[in-house]
Amino acid sequence: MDWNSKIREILDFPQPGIRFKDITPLLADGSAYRQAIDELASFAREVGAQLVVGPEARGFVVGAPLAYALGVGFVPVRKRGKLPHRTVSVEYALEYGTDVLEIHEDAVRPGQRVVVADDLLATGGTMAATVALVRKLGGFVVGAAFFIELGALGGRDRLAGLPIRTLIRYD
Ligand SMILES: O=P(O)(O)OC[C@H]1O[C@H](OP(=O)(O)OP(=O)(O)O)[C@H](O)[C@@H]1O
Ligand SMILES: Nc1ncnc2[nH]cnc12
Repeated sequence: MDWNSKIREILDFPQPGIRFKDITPLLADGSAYRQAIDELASFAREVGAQLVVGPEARGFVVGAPLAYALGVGFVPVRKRGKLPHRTVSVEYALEYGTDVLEIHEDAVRPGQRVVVADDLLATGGTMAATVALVRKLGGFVVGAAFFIELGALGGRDRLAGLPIRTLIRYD
């Protein structure tokens, strides 16, 4: 699959200097979307995923179908104040700002094998925070799956030691 042809670049969104990778063309193409999820599902099976955790919002369009393909549960990580039950939280930085991410305190069982999933790995701040939340609950993060990696931003270094699968990398 020519993944690059399914990803649109928007310059200076949401801030000047950002080259925004827009995955909506990939999502709109049913066979490309299915193939993307199937490739990440192969990886998640290899690492023995028992649960998928994905951060709001684009992590939901990767993580939820990935969980469905695997036949395991999906747990949302959300921005501050959105989850209704008791939460644990962590502050994080991303390519264009800082925020707080939260997870329900009972969302992961201790020792459960978790794959974390998102559309894009940039600085790794979002995914490092997601991994930290899973570990706070006692989960065992066995891998991280993304459609896109922006290699120049060094996100891989923030996830040191974790098996990572991405469909396409931009340097
Ligand atoms: O590796 P990082 O530097 O953390 O950047 C990657 C994150 O940034 C984007 O999410 P964003 O916070 O823009 O939220 P959205 O998914 O709600 O659009 C993207 O979907 C990743 O979650
Ligand atoms: N360049 C980028 N494109 C799309 N989403 C992003 N999240 C962080 N950096 C991004």
